[in-house]
Amino acid sequence: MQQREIYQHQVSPQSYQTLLDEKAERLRQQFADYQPPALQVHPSKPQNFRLRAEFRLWHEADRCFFAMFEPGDKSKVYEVQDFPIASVLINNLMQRLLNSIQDNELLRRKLFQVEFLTTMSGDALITLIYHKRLEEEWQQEAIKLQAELGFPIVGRSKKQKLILERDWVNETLNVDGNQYHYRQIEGGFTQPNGDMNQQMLSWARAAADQITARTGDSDLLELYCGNGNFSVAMAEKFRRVLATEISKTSVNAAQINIADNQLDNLIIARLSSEEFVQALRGERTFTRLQDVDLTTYDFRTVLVDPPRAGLDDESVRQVQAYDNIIYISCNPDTLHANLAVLTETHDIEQFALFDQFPYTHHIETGVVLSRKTSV
Ligand SMILES: C[S@@+](CC[C@H](N)C(=O)[O-])C[C@H]1O[C@@H](n2cnc3c(N)ncnc32)[C@H](O)[C@@H]1O
Repeated sequence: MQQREIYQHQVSPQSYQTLLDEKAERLRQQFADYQPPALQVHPSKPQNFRLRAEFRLWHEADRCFFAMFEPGDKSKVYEVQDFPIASVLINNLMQRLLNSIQDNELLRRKLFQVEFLTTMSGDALITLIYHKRLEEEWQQEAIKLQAELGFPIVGRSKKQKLILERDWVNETLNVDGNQYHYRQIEGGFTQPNGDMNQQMLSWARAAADQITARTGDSDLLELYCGNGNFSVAMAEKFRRVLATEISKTSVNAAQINIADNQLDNLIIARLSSEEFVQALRGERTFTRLQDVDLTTYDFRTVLVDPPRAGLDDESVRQVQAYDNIIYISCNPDTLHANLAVLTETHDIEQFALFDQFPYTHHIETGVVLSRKTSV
């Protein structure tokens, strides 16, 4: 039988620091044309930082194992025995899951992908994805596996999603001595690096303090709010918060998060940013905003956390209408392009790197802008 090469992920504080220094330098150079203030670098933990992981399951003779491919070469398969960048809980569940399904024909046959979602507060969800229809016998075995592992399982196959207990996890984040509670639903966006997420939320809250010291009591507008990750942690800093998001799954989670955190000054509506911009300009009305009187809001600050594509032309012009902008970006190229417009009217006050994705080229950036006094 062919021996598979074992996947080795080199994680060490030294190699981590070298890569982070390179990233920070790359970011400084890319944005030098805007002459931003000194870059604040927020390092990640060098290992066990990822709360999500997904693996192919490879079947060979009478055994199966977690597998990864050589980037760009699907014919080269590595066996993954442990995954040091993932949370301790994911590593623990990987081993226990394999041991349990190895000799269980019903659970193992045609299982081709496994996804783990864990939280800082110790919850987990395991999704098993199959190339077969999931029948009653599978369900009986999966219920036993769920009891054995102590965490919920979701079974997926073409046009099938079987939730045995729940399809979400509970997260509690500790930020500035406060605890914020979040439901995170399978398939919805969540920040992958929990520790870095807490640092980002703390940074955004500190930015809000500086802004409100200038503006006094006013309201926050938020675009691309996901499950309310920022909205919940920012709510106490503003008189009222109005946030929007396109994904139904995330908005459903957000409504639960508003209730669980007992917030009465936060509203989250399901609208694309393009639609919301039309509503703000009075160009269109939406039944999803029928209980919201936009004219009563005093928005002086906007927070945006768009996908990799950044802000579209209309949204960037809308964002420019507010005195203070907190921009979280997962793509420096689109952030750089959007800043060409935003810096016509605003100055960059803060410039930060959050290392959400250690050992990769990906960079998460935070920028705070305020309106130029002369504009
Ligand atoms: C980088 S995530 C940020 C989510 C959230 N701020 C957080 O911290 O978890 C970007 C979010 O934008 C949403 N999104 C993508 N395109 C959108 C659009 N055109 N309008 C509104 N939301 C959109 C995605 O569903 C996703 O939840």
